[in-house]
Amino acid sequence: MSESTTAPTEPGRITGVPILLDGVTKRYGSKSAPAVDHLTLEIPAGSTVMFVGPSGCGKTTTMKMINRLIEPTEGSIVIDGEDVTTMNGDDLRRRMGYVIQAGGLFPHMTVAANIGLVPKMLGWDKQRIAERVDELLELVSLDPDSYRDRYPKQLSGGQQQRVGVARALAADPPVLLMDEPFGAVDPITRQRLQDEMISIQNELRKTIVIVTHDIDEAVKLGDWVVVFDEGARIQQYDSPERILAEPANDFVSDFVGSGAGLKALGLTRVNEMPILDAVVVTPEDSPTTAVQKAEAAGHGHVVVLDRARRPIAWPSVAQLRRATALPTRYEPDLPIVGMGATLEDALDTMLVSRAGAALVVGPRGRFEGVVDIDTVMQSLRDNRGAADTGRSPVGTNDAEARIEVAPDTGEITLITPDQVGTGRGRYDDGAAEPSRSDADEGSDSTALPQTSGERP
Ligand SMILES: Nc1ncnc2c1ncn2[C@@H]1O[C@H](COP(=O)(O)OP(=O)(O)OP(=O)(O)O)[C@@H](O)[C@H]1O
Repeated sequence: MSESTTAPTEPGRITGVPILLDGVTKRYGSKSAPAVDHLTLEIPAGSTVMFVGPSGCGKTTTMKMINRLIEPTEGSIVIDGEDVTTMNGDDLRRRMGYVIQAGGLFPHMTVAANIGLVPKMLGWDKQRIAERVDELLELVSLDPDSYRDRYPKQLSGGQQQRVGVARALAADPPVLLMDEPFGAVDPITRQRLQDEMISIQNELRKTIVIVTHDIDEAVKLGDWVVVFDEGARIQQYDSPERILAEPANDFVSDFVGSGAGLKALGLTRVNEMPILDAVVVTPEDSPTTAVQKAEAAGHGHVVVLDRARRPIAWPSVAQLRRATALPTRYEPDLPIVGMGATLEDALDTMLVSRAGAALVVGPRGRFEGVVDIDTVMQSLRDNRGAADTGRSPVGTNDAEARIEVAPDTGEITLITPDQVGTGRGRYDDGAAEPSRSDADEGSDSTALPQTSGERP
């Protein structure tokens, strides 16, 4: 496992390491049914993997075995190629961030002392700890001067949670484990914390495992989502898009619930869609010129822009024919969406305005083009298409499956009983790979991506 470092990271560079649960079982006491049953699960470096499933299915037990707060009964946990099953648990935990509900802060310690806890244990000097505390407070959007000397009870729930994230990141661990991290805050704060987590992860690219009971949170934050049933039996391990568009079985579709198509709309942003051109005019143009321009382009509307290219109005050709001048006042109900808005937001705006389309604006409200319902619907269909060809990391509860690690490359291959020793090597772009269900049925051997957490 990598040593911790405080060197600033290049944005987008993977700083996480791969995790492999290799045939892991947990039995509590003499109970016959295991809480986790022969779980083999690969968590690619730099990816965010969400554990979801009904209460008691074994999500938390699985996660706590990664930092050995719970000891596996059988199997091993391999982190960055190192079997950590026998290493000292305290040493292991100092090298992994851990975030629990409501932040889990020590109430008698200031924010700075809470965040600096692990660096202090690791023997950092005071100056270095102080600098790190301020850097992390900024990362989680808390002003260091206002917050470093406060006590947890002087913070809101959302702020406590932010400090919890900062504390977990203090020694720059390659792995972050989060147990229902946003469960104790109100929905709006929760959404804000989720958005912040996405931008922090875009910058840091840690390997993050998050336990949640909330499928919406899972599809929003996860590069990959594992849907577990009792005994941590994997029902599906896939991209959020495929969990929504192609649930592997009834269990998953029941868990995802109704409105999966609408949830998919929340995954795509306007800037990922084709944006349509529009005819643009300024208030100084005459209505006749505007009509001529619209007709020449075969458009039914024109967009009137101010000097800073911000939309003022969006009249139709019929309205222009009746007008004596172009509008100069900003129309209050213009359907406008930002480039970063989700398709769900865009659709809301279009439906409310009844325009069937919305004006897209970029930085400083500058007009970029138009997005319409047809484009949104096409994007949904494309998502379904993409769902057929993507590839996923592999997980299985097959007790007979075993893992082979190539000594030179560290490449991992899952070998199932009826096809031993024929690993295919790393995934190549465009290579046809078996779907997860093939692997589950024990009919194939499948290479596991080791270094990239990128979605297909
Ligand atoms: N310390 C323990 N002793 C005995 N049984 C336990 C213990 N901890 C968990 N279990 C049992 O193991 C199973 C899995 O529990 P776990 O907490 O991992 O589930 P979970 O999916 O995280 O559930 P939840 O969403 O309710 O937190 C459950 O049946 C639970 O009752």
